[in-house]
Amino acid sequence: MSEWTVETVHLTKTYQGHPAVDQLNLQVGQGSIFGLLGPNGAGKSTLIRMLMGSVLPTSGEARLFGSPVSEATAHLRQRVGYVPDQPIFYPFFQVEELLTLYAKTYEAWDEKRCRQWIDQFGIPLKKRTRSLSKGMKMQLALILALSIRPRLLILDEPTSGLDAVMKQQVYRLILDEVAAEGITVLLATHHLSELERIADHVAVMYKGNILWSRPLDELKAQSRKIQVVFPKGIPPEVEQWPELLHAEAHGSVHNLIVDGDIQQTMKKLKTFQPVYMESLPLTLEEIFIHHTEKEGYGHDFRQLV
Ligand SMILES: Nc1ncnc2c1ncn2[C@@H]1O[C@H](COP(=O)(O)OP(=O)(O)OP(=O)(O)O)[C@@H](O)[C@H]1O
Repeated sequence: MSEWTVETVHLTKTYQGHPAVDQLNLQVGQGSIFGLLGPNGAGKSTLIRMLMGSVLPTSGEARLFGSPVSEATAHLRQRVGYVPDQPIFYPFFQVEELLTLYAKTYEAWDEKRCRQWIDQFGIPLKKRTRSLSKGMKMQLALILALSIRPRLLILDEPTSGLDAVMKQQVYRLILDEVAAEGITVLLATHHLSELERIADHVAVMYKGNILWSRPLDELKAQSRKIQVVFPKGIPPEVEQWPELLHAEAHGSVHNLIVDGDIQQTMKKLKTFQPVYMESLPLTLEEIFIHHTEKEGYGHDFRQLV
């Protein structure tokens, strides 16, 4: 049995000969808030649709809780909450009727908390779902997904169409549920700031594949800016170090953006007897820009920061 809540093995989906998801290997651990970041067209929604079983892979396999999605039982599916990028409900149903339908369909349905959230977000029970605003539809989709008491919550751009206050409420709700219930969250977005607020792991998706996938703490601990003043300018060999993502000079001060074992890098720098040296943290935005620039994808990722 796999230890991963979500796992894909060489997962591929091809449309008219073009791979939307290409030999993708991904692992999401239990209890993680896993952020999947990628520009438009990276393949995030296609990946999620394959996890939900609504799109069949061309090849490879997707697994939930260790079972192939293609063999997932109704029991297992009952515990996967899904908020698509554009929630669609039965348009002529009133919210109240939709809640009744869900309560009858989902065996772990939590009526009490559902009603609390409906009140908290001010969703009008008597309105038909088609006349709800975009933001309310998104909130309703999230409330439904949480009320089934999911073990896994899959969110595709969950805050699109929400104002800043609503976004904050949605994040709070997700974080509270993760803390209280230990659920796993897979969150696809093209907003870096969204991930910085709630994710503990970030994977960067591009052209159907994962460029890198790392715990946020590790990424922040290992990606640093070292400000250094060398006695005679930057030694040429330093510029060739593999851990160096970027270097720029402001007068005699060199800002070295590095990713790796910082202590080890500083030890190596000390051999050049720097006049001054200090290691400083980077924001996730800076880390992200330098990684994608170094790897040659910077242009396609500028929209994300
Ligand atoms: N049903 C489909 N038929 C043909 N091509 C498709 C289909 N669905 C997705 N694609 C293509 O697959 C690629 C990945 O699309 P996908 O929607 O999965 O990306 P995404 O990362 O979710 O993008 P966005 O953030 O814009 O929603 C795109 O080139 C898209 O045009």
